[in-house]
Amino acid sequence: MVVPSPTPMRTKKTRALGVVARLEEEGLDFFAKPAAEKERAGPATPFGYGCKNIGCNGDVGELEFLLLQTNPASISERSRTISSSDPAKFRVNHYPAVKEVKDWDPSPKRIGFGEHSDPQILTILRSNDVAGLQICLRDGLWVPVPPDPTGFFLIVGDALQVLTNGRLASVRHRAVANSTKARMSTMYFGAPPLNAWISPLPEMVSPQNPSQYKPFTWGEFKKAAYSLRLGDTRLDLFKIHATDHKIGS
Ligand SMILES: O=C(O)CCC(=O)C(=O)O
Ligand SMILES: [Fe+2]
Repeated sequence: MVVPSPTPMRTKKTRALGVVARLEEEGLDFFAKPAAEKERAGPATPFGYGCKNIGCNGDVGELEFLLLQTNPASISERSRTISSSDPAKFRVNHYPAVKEVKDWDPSPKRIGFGEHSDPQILTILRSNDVAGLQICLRDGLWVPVPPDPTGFFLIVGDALQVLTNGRLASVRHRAVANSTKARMSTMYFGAPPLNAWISPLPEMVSPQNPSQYKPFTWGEFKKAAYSLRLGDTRLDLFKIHATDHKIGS
């Protein structure tokens, strides 16, 4: 019997899911270790293991995480000093399960990762089959994003909002940690090198649609983001207001 060979697309998807399954297994193994052992891979400043503290301005959440650079040498050295000049980041978040069923609460009180937009260009997110991710619509309504362990979610970041001069808006999102099953999500954050300039692409600017943002380097934007709280709208610092256009013209 001749067995038809799988289409390249299918093979790629199967391979990708195999990699994802391994990642999930490794992640769960890591997070199941005793705290003291995990802390040897921390603190997450700039890369490594972190627990509850998100960033350096007092943001906390019901999660632990591994923040890594997408660079195998750096990942293998994560427990030692790691340079932060590489642009792209990779994060595995682990939201421990609530202990008892009576703890379960469908309201977003138990915040795993507080409301924010991602500063980078694009985030590729994947989670296990446990719900938790929510996005904020324009009218302020929070809607859950049903988990799909076989898919990847794309999140527009602040830098892409600037590059498209506001045509694509960075989405405010958060993760609630209400489930009796642990949730694990993996994010790849795509960003340019620190010295890259970010400003609206020429194609996105016209006399009718003037530039909404002052040019800045990714390094400057990161510095601004680190000086603010997670939920602050950091793009406001770089916004050009309608009156600025009138003064300039
Ligand atoms: O864990 C999640 O689903 C979202 C986490 C998140 O938004 C982030 O790490 O930037
Ligand atoms: Fe995020």
